[in-house]
Amino acid sequence: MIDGIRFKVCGLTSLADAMAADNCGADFLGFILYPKSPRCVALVQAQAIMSKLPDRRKVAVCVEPTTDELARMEQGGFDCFQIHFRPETQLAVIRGWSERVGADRLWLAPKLPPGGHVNADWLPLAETFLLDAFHPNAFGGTGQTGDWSSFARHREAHPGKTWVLAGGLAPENIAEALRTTGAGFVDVNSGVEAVPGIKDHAKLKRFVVRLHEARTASRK
Ligand SMILES: O=C(O)c1ccccc1NCC(=O)[C@H](O)[C@H](O)COP(=O)(O)O
Repeated sequence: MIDGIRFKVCGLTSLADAMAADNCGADFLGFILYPKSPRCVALVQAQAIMSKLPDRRKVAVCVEPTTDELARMEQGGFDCFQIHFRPETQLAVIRGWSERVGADRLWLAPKLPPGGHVNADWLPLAETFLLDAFHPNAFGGTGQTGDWSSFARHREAHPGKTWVLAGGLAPENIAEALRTTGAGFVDVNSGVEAVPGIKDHAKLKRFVVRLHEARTASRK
């Protein structure tokens, strides 16, 4: 946590990058298990990395998992489960994810189109919602910023939930993102990479410095 702002570093594929994120004070470390992601790690690979990490909270990131896939992840030692899905996904499927891992550990990441809204039926199923940039052909990791005004509206409308701002965040825009959205929890991925799946530790440190500077400036 940096001055009250929690942050997750996502797309970790090595122990060195996970340790760098931990050393920067990341509250959550994200491992992407989605095969189509350039940051995908196998479950056993993520487990090997996690076994060597201090006790930071680890997030399994996936896309519309089957019951068996989620069961394997749930037994894999993760603390939270970030699930990206299309809004048209049947409510019974989403309820099944929540029943499997628990609303307290489920992070729902709906693929909301611009101007889209979180479905009220989803709200009881998770305590955390991650709002990412929309892309017609991708579920995440696009490096594009999302609809910040929509994020702010959701956060203000449902203060009892945890809202994570994701999509295209980087050292260059994190101050503006915090000013614009009032986010208390952010997710960073490609904005601190050298190439997809490989974190640039200098960028990561710069991200944290800019986050701190933004909080200091907001208090003046
Ligand atoms: O990062 C990916 O490759 C990815 C692929 C499919 C689903 C989710 C994915 N990432 C999940 C995340 O939480 C990312 O941090 C988030 O999408 C923001 O990524 P970026 O725009 O690169 O900051």
